Amino acid sequence: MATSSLGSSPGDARREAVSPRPKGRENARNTLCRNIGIYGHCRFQDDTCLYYHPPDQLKSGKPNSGQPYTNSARLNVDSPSFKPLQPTSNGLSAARSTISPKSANAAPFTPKTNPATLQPPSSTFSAPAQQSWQPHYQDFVPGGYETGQGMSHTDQHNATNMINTYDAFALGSNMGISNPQAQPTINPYAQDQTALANAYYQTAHTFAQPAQYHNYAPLGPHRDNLLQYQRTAHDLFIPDKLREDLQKKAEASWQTLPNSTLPATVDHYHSLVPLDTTNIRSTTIFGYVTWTYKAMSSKDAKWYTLRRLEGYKLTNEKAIQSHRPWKRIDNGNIVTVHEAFTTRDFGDSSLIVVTGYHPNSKTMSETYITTSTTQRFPGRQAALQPIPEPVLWSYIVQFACALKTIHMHGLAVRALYPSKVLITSKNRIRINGHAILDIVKYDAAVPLEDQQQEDLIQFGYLILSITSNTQLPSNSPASIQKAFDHISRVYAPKVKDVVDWLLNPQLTDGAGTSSGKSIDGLLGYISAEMANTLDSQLHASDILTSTLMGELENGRLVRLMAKLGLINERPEYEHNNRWSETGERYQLGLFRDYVFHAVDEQGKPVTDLGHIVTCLNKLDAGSAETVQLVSRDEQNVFVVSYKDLKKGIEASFNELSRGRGR
Ligand SMILES: Nc1ncnc2c1ncn2[C@@H]1O[C@H](COP(=O)(O)OP(=O)(O)OP(=O)(O)O)[C@@H](O)[C@H]1O
Repeated sequence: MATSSLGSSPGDARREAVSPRPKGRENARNTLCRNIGIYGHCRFQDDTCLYYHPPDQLKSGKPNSGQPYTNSARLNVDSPSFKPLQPTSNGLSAARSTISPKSANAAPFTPKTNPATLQPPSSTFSAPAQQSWQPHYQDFVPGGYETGQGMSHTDQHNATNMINTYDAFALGSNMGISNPQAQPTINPYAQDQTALANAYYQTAHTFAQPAQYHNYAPLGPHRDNLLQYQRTAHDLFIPDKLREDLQKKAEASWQTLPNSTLPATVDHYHSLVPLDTTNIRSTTIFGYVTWTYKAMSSKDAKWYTLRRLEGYKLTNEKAIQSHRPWKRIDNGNIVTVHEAFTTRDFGDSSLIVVTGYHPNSKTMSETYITTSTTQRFPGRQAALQPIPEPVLWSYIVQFACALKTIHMHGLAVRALYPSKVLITSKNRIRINGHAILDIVKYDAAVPLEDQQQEDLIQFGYLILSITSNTQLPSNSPASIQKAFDHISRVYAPKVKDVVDWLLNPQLTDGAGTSSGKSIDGLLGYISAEMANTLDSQLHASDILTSTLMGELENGRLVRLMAKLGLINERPEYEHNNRWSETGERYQLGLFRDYVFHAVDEQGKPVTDLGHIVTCLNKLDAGSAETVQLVSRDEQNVFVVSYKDLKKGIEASFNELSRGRGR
């Protein structure tokens, strides 16, 4: 930048004191520096570089005679202005063509992961659009160690055992791997992060702050202050609660467990992460200690849930086949069963049942019976909210529909307990304990009809359990009576009638023949509630559809802005008749100014999102409406329709895509 034309000012005096200005022709831009042999932004006088270059940069190896450059870290009026480098004949910029020999010899980048195995990205990724965004869960990486990705299982195991300081993170005992030295652990992936924070926050400097959801908090003015036709920016985007929910699901899906002591692969599943958040291991339901893991399949790179029954030995080949009829079941209230196999990957003989993965879901038991408070402080019952009656009816209807599908296919759930029902999103349940007892109890041939009758009884107890916040059936008849009293007190009589009907033993005639109580009878009885549930589902679906519409618009507008950004101001095409500033591109540049750089009467920037969205919508629609575009020097005025601007964008973008701009 030529400085001679600047008038003297106190600032000039300061600059002189730092770096005395030489006399003669000065040149600070893209001149070949003979000292270092490249075009640089050095400071020149009569083509002599005045900068101080360290000896290792110099072509000759001798220090240059120029004055030491004492003020290089600061930007001042002498700083060379930025100018993109000119393309060279081979299409590479000058900067690229002068890669130092050191860089040229650098080893090529090779991802650490095994390309044959599809790996999930680490959970420490950061969202591109918002720099302050952080995942809710952050992998803990002990100092000096990288994440476990790419390490063999043995390496990961050794690494974990070597670091005594971090024993608390060796999750072996919590994950079904017998590790006698491991301390009782708190699962870092527990939904309740308070316990984890209390335990580790002081020492673990890498502990992740929760995601910055407050960045999206709705700001005023609220709707009450606005006229009916006015909108706030938040009206244009996805509701905060929904976005947060979806983000949490995405974070839960991408969560990984570095330094894991779990097997690196189980059959074709890898990246196992335990889903059990408690240390309580019960064998009541399946007769075996069970573990639940999230894992990715290397066949299709999708997440699945592996339920492992520890110590299961297959005695009858046909038993494992009994999961197959479940693969045909396709119902929105039943978790899909994918496959079942036995494995020795865990160091014992285990049965693995692979089902669909529903990130960030909770069991009914976790939601309505065992809260995080009761897990952390056994014996202390947390204040649990009663289930509102419409929600309870919605649950009953969903269970009934799921049972209808299952019974219709000649199957039975056999494990309909609150801990085996997932709540996967708002008021949405999915039965999760099916198929396992068919394998485990294959030899104990119980007639299907009895199994289905048992389903209805378990269904009745399940309603009693979730409404009274107690695990039922229990050995104490008093608690069942208490639960009935509670239901009669809080809900409409019809709820109690339904539970009565479900819990009543199967009716038999005098000859001992069954009278055929079936799920169809229940469906008929609750048809009015089914209609209500259907209606509220349709409303929920309408809301989601309109949210999707909003996002759809956003997607369109982003694509449009991307095209505009690609076309406007392409300095590398300047030699080509200043491509981006001629023809229709000139108008597009002015349109960009009109949309984004508008100023009001006082010359203040207009930051009206509505103006931007309206203009871009009209552009996207190719409206016949005209817009007046004024050049920056106010010498040219164009009256042009959005339709013509749209044509201009398409033509210019196509030209760019074909590489014609050059
Ligand atoms: N298919 C699934 N998708 C996502 N999460 C699941 C899935 N199945 C289970 N989970 C999660 O795994 C955790 C453990 O599930 P599990 O069925 O073992 O319940 P549990 O309460 O541990 O029961 P139990 O005491 O009988 O072992 C729960 O938090 C549950 O939300």
